[in-house]
Amino acid sequence: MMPSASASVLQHHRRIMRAAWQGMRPAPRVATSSFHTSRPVAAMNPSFEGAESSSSDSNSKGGYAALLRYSEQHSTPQPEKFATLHASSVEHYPSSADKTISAMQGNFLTLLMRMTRPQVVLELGCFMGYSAMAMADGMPQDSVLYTCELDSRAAQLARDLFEREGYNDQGISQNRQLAKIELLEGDGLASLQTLTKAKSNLKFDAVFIDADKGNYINYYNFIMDNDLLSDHGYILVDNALFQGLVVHSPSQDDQTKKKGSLPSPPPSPRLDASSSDAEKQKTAVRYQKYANHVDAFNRQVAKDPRVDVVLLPVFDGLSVIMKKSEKKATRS
Ligand SMILES: C[S@@+](CC[C@H](N)C(=O)[O-])C[C@H]1O[C@@H](n2cnc3c(N)ncnc32)[C@H](O)[C@@H]1O
Repeated sequence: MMPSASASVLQHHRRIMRAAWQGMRPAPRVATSSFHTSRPVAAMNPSFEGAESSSSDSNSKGGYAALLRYSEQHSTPQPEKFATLHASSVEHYPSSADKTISAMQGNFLTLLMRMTRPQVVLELGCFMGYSAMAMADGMPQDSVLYTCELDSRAAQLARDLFEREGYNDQGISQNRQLAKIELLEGDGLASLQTLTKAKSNLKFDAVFIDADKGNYINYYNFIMDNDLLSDHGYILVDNALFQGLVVHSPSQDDQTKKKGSLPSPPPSPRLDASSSDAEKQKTAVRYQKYANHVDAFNRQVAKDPRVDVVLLPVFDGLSVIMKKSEKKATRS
């Protein structure tokens, strides 16, 4: 018997929990509801402890799946175009569609843009355009979002999407109501250098960093060292907890680090059942390496006297960074 849509959502969330617990991304799921959760979310949040071991997610006290379902039921659903885009990511990138932010995070970004009304936004890591479209939908109509993507196939698919949905250049002449999205194909840092050279005095009101983890620090340094944030500008950094693996990074104090507890060979969707233990171990090591980059980044930002940062344990970890206010800066 085919599972119902909600049973399949629950199964998927259970897989997410297991995957997050073991430090891996879950297998992608074709969107069957308005909410997909394509990333391990805050499994490391103490409120959710015990959810993994529960035999009945919906009844477990503090069960993560039950809380997530409750949150979904009490949030505004995203427009259908997002579920369609997610399904298209699964079709084009069957083993890595989970790169996109979750529907819940998309909804949050849209609201955040509505609250802060940024005129100029920068995104590093566009993939097929999910988070870009989510942000653009909350931005004022005369605003612009620059989004960078290295993978030319993903960039083309995103460009097609932006054109189809009216976020491209042409939209501007037609009494446009949407923010404009400009896709910069190529390496994010190089694109950023070119863009800022071409447009002097460019300042970003919001930046979303969601590209290669090894370059997080370079994106951040480039923005801060060149004073590219506007007065009220902020930087959002995705995957700041990198599936919980940041706590296993070498920088962590031995007291808090569970010694030798590199996540056990992960049930990666990118490895089939016949994958050898050596392959699984290789993947675990690779993921830990990404997490170590993120950890190094988090440590640098936390020490940077120029900024205030809050690392929120939501989604896969979301850091919110702002320049210190003048008042605070002179006090400290
Ligand atoms: C996690 S995905 C982004 C997901 C997207 N923000 C979303 O939610 O829909 C990261 C993307 O960064 C891209 N990427 C990796 N290295 C990059 C680089 N050096 N410059 C620009 N993009 C890069 C990858 O190709 C991938 O599509």
